[in-house]
Amino acid sequence: MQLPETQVAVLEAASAEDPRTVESLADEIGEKPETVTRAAFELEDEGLVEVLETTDEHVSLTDEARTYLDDGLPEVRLYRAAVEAGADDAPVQMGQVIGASGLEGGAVDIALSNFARKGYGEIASGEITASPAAGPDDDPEAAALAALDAGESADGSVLDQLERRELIERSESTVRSVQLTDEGVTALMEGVEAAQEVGQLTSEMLTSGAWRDAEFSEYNVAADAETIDGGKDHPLRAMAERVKDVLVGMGFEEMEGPHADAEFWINDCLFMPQDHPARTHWDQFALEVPPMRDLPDDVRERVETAHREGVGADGEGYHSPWGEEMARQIDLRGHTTSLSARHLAGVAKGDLEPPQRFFSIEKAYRNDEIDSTHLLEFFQIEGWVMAEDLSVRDLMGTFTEFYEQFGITDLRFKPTYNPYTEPSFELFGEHPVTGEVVEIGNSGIFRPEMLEPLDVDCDVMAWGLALERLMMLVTGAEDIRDVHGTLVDLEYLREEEVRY
Ligand SMILES: N[C@@H](Cc1ccccc1)C(=O)O
Repeated sequence: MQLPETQVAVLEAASAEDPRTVESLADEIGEKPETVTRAAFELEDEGLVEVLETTDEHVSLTDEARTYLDDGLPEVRLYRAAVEAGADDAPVQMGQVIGASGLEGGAVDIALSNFARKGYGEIASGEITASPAAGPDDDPEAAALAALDAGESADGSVLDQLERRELIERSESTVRSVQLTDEGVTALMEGVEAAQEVGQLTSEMLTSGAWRDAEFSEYNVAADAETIDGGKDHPLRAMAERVKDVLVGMGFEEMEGPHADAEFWINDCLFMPQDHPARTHWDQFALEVPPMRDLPDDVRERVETAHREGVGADGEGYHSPWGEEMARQIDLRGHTTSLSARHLAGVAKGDLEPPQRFFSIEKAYRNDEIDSTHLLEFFQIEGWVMAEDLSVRDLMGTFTEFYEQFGITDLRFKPTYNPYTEPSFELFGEHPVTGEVVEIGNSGIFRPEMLEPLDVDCDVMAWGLALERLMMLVTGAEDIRDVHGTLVDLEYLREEEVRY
C-alpha cells in the first residue's frame, strides 16, 4: 500500500494497544502537531487508525491567588488578627483588628465577606467576634490552592468556589490520541511505503512543469482546522446599518454634525432654559476648550428672545435668564437632537422646505450611572419629519412602521415631558426574554417656542431612540454591557453571525 510520507510515519509510530497522543507522535516523528492531526484524520478516513478525543481540564491560579499562597487568604489573616486581639473572648473594635491584620484596600472587603461566609465569626456594629470553633488552619480553599500549586488536584465543589472568587481559571482542551485499527495492523504487516505526494502547488512547479507528474494529496474537508477570526462589523455597527437601511427605505436622509458642539445647538435651540437641571455638568460632559466662535447672529438673537420673553402673541415661556457665554460653551452632545437643531436652523443644509425627513445614528454622551441599561456613551437614532399639519397619529404610525421591520409589534406609548416638544411621548417595548417593559425612545412634536426662533413655520415631529435598547429587544441581550463596551465577551464578537 502506498501512502503519503507523514501518514506512513504516523502509522508506523502508532500502536494497536496504547492510544498515543498527537503531541507524542509529533515529537517522535519530528512533525508539527497540526500535520500529525491532519495525517491522523486521513488515516482514520481510510480505516487504518482511530482518532480518540478526550477533554483535559486545566486549572491555573490567578495572580490574586498567588499572593494568597504567600500571605494567606485575607479572611484567614483577619481571623488570626481577631483571635490575637482577643475577639474569641469578647467583641473587638473592627478598625483595631483590620489595622493589626495588615489588610489594605480591596482586601479588607474580601476578608470581611469571606469571614462571614465561612462562619469565622460575626461582625456587628463595628465590632468583630471570632468563633473559637472555626478552624482556619484547615481552610479547604487554602488547602486547595496549595494543592493546585503543587500540581495536585482538588475537590470539585471547592474548585467551584475558588472560581467564583476568581482565584482560579479553568480551561478545557481536546486531547487527540491515535490507535491502530485491525486494518491498520494488517496494512503495516503487508507493508506500506511512502508515496511522494505534494501537499501544496508552488510557482516553481508551475514554471518547471513538474506539476504534470506530481501526485497531489487530497483535501479532507472534514478535518479539524484552526479557527481563523476574520475582521467583521461589530454586531452593534451591523444593527446600525440595518436601521439605516430601514430609514432610508422610509425616505429619510442622513444628518451629520459634530460630537462636541456648542450648548447653543445642544440645548438653547431646544428651548431648554439655561438653569435646566439636565444642563448641569453632572449630566453632560463639558470640555475645557475655547468657546464656539460662529453662531449665526439672527438665530442667536431670536433664540435669546424666546428664552427671555417667550414666543407668540402672549409671550408664553420660561422668561429665564440667558447668557451668551453658556451658549458658546462646548460639550460632548448629550443627545443628537443638536443635529436636528442645526438642520432646522438652516445652517447645515440651507433653508429647508417641507416635506423633509432626516435621521442620524450617532453617539451621544451622558454622565449616567452605568448599569445593565445605561452606558456613558450610546447610539441615538435621531429623526424628524417636517410637514404641514402633523399629528400624534403620524408619529405613532411612523414608529409602528419602523419597529415592525425589527419584529417589534407591541409598542407602548406614555406621555412625558420635554422642554422642546408638546405633546411628548416615551416609547416602550417588551423584552423578549425577561418580559420587562423597556424604554426604547423619547419623542414628540417640536414646540413653536423651538421652531419659531429657528424660522420654521410648519410642523416637525421628532424622536431620539436608543440603538442599544433596540438591539437588546432584537437579540434578547439582558445587559447592554454584553453587547457594547469594554466588557463584551470577545467570543461573542467572534462568533456572532455575520449579516449581509
Ligand atoms: N433628545 C431626546 C429625544 C427626543 C428628540 C426629539 C424630540 C423628542 C425627544 C432624548 O435624548 O431623549
